[in-house]
Amino acid sequence: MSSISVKNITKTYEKGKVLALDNISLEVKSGELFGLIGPDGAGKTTLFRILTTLLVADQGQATVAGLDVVKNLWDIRKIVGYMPGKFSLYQDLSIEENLNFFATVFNTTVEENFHLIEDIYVQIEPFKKRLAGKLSGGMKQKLALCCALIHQPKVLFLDEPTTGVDPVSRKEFWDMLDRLKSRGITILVSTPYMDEASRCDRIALIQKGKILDIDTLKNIISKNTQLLLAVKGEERFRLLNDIRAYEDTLTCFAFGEENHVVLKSGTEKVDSLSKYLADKNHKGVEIKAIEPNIEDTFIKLMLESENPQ
Ligand SMILES: Nc1ncnc2c1ncn2[C@@H]1O[C@H](COP(=O)(O)OP(=O)(O)OP(=O)(O)O)[C@@H](O)[C@H]1O
Repeated sequence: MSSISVKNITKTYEKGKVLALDNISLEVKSGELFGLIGPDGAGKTTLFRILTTLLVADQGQATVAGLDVVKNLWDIRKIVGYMPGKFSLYQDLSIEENLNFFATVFNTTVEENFHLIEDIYVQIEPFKKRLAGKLSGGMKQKLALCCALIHQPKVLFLDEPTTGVDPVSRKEFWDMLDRLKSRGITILVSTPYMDEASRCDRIALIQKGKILDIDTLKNIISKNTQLLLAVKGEERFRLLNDIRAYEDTLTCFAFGEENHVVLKSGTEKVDSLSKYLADKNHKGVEIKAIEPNIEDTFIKLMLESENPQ
């Protein structure tokens, strides 16, 4: 059964001048941990606001737990938890006070639903008298999650919960989401970090208000049959620019120490690329065929969406 259903949603800002969501559709199944993955400005926050009834779409329909986001907004507000990317906490209230406030708003108490947040809350409890404004990024994120959970929501919306959080806290956060999922809560989470896709049951890749693909991470990558090369050399930036200028280059992007390169001719003309780089006096060049990752696949889908055949 679908817990979230989005059908042909379009949303513009500034009297239609800014197209934030362009006819998007997706379904999230009940109990699923679903990731909305895309860069800044892709439209993630706009979709969250529509689904949490804070914004109305120009066109299309959406339901959450079977309730229409426009007609049933008050019912939806009772059963969803929303952790916005920014400003969800009262900076001048303590941890304890923030939590009590959110519980009161939903007509419940911290004690009543403590079992849901216990394993998260114990990590911040030693600092419960500290003002939210004085907490580290990881602690703010844990408190915001507790506040979003305190009324026992059926569906949880988490907008970029790990942005600006250190790698250890990011991992801990995803472990917490796994535990919430095992309690049957449906979770829609957005992130600009492609590596977090592996923590989701399914993902939607989103860019400039358009969904590029929806599937499991494995399936999305396996559909990418592009022949990909990793090219390394001593002068990283000159190498990148020279490969981009090469006539047979379709795409070339830097990934750490390497450049990931797709040639128009596939991998047949690797020797020609090698000769071209030698002629340009590049030293220590290594070229090898590699399997694409999610970032390579995102770039491919993005370019295809921008230049439809
Ligand atoms: N209130 C607004 N007025 C005008 N344009 C807006 C408004 N809110 C968002 N936009 C624009 O709509 C597009 C989608 O923005 P949105 O915030 O939904 O994306 P996002 O993926 O959440 O990115 P970010 O992480 O930067 O918030 C962007 O081009 C953004 O500049």
